Amino acid sequence: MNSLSIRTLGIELPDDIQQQLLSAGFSLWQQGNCQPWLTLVNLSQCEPNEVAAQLTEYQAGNLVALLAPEQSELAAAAMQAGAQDYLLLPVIGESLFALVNRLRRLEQPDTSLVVAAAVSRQLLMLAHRAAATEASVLLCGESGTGKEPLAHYIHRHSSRANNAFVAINCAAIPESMLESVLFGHVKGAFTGALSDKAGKFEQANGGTLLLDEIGEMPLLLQAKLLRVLQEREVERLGGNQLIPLNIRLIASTNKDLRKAVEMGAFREDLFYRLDVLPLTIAPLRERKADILPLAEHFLCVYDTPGSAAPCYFSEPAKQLLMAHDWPGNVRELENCIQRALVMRRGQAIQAAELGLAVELLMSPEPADTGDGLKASKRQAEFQYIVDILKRFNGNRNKSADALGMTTRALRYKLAQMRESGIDVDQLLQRAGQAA
Ligand SMILES: Nc1ncnc2c1ncn2[C@@H]1O[C@H](COP(=O)(O)OP(=O)(O)OP(=O)(O)O)[C@@H](O)[C@H]1O
Repeated sequence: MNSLSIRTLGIELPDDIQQQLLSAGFSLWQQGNCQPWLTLVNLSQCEPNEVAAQLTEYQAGNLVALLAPEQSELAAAAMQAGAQDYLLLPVIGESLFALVNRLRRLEQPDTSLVVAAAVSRQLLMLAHRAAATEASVLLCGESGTGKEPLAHYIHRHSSRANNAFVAINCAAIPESMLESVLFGHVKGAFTGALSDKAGKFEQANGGTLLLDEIGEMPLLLQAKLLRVLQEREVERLGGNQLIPLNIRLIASTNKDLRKAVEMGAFREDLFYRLDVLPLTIAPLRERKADILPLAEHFLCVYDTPGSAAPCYFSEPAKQLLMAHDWPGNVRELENCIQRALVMRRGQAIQAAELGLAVELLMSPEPADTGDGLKASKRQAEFQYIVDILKRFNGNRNKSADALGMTTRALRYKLAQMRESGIDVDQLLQRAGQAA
């Protein structure tokens, strides 16, 4: 049987580690063997500007950078240059094995998350690192980029996997109710509190709590949340008993929390408590290599189960999927595929059936925008918004949802459209008359 081989460049592993690797079934790569499974590159002698060049030479298999402790700030550059991960020197058996296990787990299929782009694979690796710790995680990314599935992934790959994963969207719950939803209440704590109720903190005890859209949490509750995180105990509203908590907190946001701190809308002390392990999910337009694998994934998920003749994308449809900007990110792509499955007339999904190919009924943008490609993209985006608004009879909330954006973001887009001379209301009225 072929064992997984490990190559080292610029360093020899201590004998005891080599022995441990051999007894765990790995082999040490030798010249002439086929591609190594893992390459450890010693960068301790490298100048910062040489890191990328050193790593790009060895892109086969998993690539891990070895850095001197004083070079730890080069970790991000190493990962950007293609390293999956990094280790600080000297190599210690324990951290090497933890790394090897992370890499192996990554290779085991967990098909819930589709990752193809290099940035996404690196993010998943960081998520594995985060999962192995108890630290709070802050997930940042535009709406619809997949913060919730990533949070769930971290939970599933953590030691808490057999306990609860509880998610709560701080923006979706009225301010007046958020406190009791989070902290629970005792009977009679307020009008309508007819019985004792555990809050989300208690429900997540032993497991993971995801506070989605944490940036929307009112300042007063932020103070209470900070206290819970410091004291690791919670008291139900109206209660007098402190309940010990053992939770891992993951917070997510599509806002720039640092800016919110500067503007006084978010507590600085809470920000630093949450920002222990920040993970940023790139917008879909910046990780194009994910688009088609995600589209295929959603096709599998939403195609008629057991269908004898599975659907596929025509070449022009693929091109259109790749060309679109996806302002609503993965959520918009998911909606698009669901819609295409309804609209399709044959097995091959055509570009026009994606709902992205648009009849350009807008007046062209003013010539002074210069860049023609940019202008036509913008036009296509505006047309898409109008199409969705038509479908939902102008309902802003439903349309925003289908577009994968907040209602506020949609209003902003509509204002932009008005500014560029597009009378959205008139277009909708015309569509209503035609129907
Ligand atoms: N990498 C992925 N693989 C598979 N599905 C994904 C992936 N990323 C996102 N999705 C799916 O895309 C949809 C949108 O993701 P999600 O709702 O988690 O976005 P979000 O970043 O939490 O958005 P919001 O900030 O609006 O809450 C979900 O149905 C999610 O399952």
